[in-house]
Amino acid sequence: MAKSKLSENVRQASRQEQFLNVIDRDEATRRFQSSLTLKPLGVENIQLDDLHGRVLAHNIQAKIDVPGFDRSNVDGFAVIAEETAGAQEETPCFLKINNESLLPGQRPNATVTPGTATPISTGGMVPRGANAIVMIEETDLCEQDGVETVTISRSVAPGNMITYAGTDIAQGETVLWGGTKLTSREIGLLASLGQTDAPVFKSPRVAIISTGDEVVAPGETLPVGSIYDSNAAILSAAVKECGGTPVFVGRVQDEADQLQKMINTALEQDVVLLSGGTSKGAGDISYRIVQQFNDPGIVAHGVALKPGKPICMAVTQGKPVVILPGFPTSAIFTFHEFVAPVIRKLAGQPAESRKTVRAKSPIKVNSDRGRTEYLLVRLFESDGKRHAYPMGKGSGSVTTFSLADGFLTIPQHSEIISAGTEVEVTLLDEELQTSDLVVIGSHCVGLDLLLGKLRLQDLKPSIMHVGSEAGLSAVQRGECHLAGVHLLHPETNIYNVPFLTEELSLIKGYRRMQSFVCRSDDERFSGLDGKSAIQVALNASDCSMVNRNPGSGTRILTDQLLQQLNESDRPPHGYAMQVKSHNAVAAAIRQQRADWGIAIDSVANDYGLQSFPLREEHFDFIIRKENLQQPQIVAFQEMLQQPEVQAELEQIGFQVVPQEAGFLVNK
Ligand SMILES: Nc1nc2c(c(=O)[nH]1)N[C@H]1C(S)=C(S)[C@@H](COP(=O)(O)OP(=O)(O)OC[C@H]3O[C@@H](n4cnc5c(N)ncnc54)[C@H](O)[C@@H]3O)O[C@H]1N2
Ligand code: MOO
Repeated sequence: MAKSKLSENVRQASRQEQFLNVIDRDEATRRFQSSLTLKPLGVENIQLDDLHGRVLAHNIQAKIDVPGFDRSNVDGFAVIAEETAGAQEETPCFLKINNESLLPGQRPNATVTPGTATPISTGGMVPRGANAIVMIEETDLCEQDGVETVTISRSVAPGNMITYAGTDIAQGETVLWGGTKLTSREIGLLASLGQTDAPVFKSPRVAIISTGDEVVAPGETLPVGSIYDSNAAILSAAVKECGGTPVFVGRVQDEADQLQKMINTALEQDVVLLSGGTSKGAGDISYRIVQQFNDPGIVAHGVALKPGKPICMAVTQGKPVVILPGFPTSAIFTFHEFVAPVIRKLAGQPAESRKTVRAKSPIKVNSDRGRTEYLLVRLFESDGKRHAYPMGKGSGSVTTFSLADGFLTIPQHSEIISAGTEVEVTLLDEELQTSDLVVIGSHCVGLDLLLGKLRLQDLKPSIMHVGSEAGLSAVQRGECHLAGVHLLHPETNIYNVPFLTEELSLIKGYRRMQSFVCRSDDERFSGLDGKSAIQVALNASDCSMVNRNPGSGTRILTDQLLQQLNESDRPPHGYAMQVKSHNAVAAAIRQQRADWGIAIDSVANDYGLQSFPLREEHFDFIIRKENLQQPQIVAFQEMLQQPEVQAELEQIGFQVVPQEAGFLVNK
């Protein structure tokens, strides 16, 4: 970037205007909706094949009777019911067989007269004269005086086994009501009436634009510092879910002319959605372009809401133009809050009804004062109690929204939800999916492998990564079935077992090699073992570490090793850089933000880094004793004991000791 442009950007960024006009959520909705005409955009006839999910614009009246004729429900004989009176096995009645057999679709010729019967198939048209059908099972054939005759061994009442014309649907009857969202069932009904199409509300066409220099299309190479465009995909699918038709206009760099052109193209559609560039930072140009509209243009920019504060809502040419915040969770959350209700109304779709459930907050939650916070949570049920765990990754994360079950609302003026408080959780899906094996604790790809296999056995495990210590607390409080942990007990130097109590047992898992990790071309460490490498790193100038978060098993090991090896009374350079996973340690080293760290060797391998073994740690599963007999726990233990599963674990870099995997240990 040219020097003058760079300094202009820096100046602009540091002059960043703040959101002075932040308004509350309801006021923002009111301003936005009152600037729009919120009714369906029109009606179109759509063919049956494309009707699924569309909303019927008018009532549908049947133009024909269904069935259109009196129809036999069984294979048998069409008869005059009265003629069968008194018929029994010992004293059957005899009827001459008419000279036709009525298959479905065949128009009868012969009238059934007294003393006669006509063979008829299921779905066949009942002939004139007949008023009942005798099932074939209750008949036999014989010949009487050279005439084919049926013997009937049961008497039947008039109407027996006949569906009369118009009993299913009568001509003129309203069979479907306007406003109905069409599913397979209604589409079947329309077909039964002979309709090839139906009048439905037009689907609003929603233009989608992703902005940002760093945003790359899925499938393309990802330069360092860039991210894949997830907003376009999630918004496009969400638009369909509320009855709109997504029209992806494009991805545009932070370049005003290009964006201006794209917005002009987008305005050919009914709704325009942009994501990114809504803050008032240096590269945030979306709002600057939208700011030019004045019919009325921007109606709200800044809402006292988390996630979603910088959302910008505008109206031009009577069309909604919304800049959603770039952060993935903010983008989709604000879409559901503000945009989805508008698209639904334009599509004639019923408003979304959201269910709520009650749960306990297992931990203390802090919230910003001054913004209504929607805290996305995962719900876990264990022993009939339900707990709402905050997703904990913020609105920049994709998984915060995509893997959450619901959200709880923390009002604008509340700051804290204490641990144990009962909260109301609004569900994101219509129904809450409950799981039968709740695992909370440290993340491990080995554990992912095991849970994936249990899923294939029709179990429904769910997992939350909170670290080993928090996992241990969760299992102690009875919030989960299993806690995956790798906790080194500093005094005994033993993994996991010393943390057991009277109520807790441990299912032995597998082992992982905690290693000193550095870049493969870092010659300062060539040929060393793990501990010597740490010593070299501590004494080298310009050598920075990446540390792990307190509460993680790796942090305990790191501190123990530093206590042994660090002769200086200062923490090593980079000690304060504390990341939350093995992967983040590896990424920091690979991208040269740090030179060394401690992580498991399988992750180091995946990142093309070199690793020197330090200590084999035990990754085990803590469980409350009262849950030991539950079938899903037994299945988990059995799985760990299977030689094929153990081989797979070894293949992805773990060490399995067959005599211990899956076995129980008590304190
Ligand atoms: N100094 C301040 N900085 C920020 C504030 C603030 O009040 N003061 N607000 C923060 C909040 S809250 C949000 S939300 C974000 C919104 O920022 P923008 O809407 O301007 O979005 P960008 O800066 O363009 O991007 C933010 C983030 O999202 C990623 N992104 C963008 N587009 C996509 C996409 N299509 N798919 C996936 N991810 C995307 C982008 O790379 C950035 O990481 O601002 C905070 N900052
Ligand atoms: O709106 Mo931002 O979403 O608070 O993260």
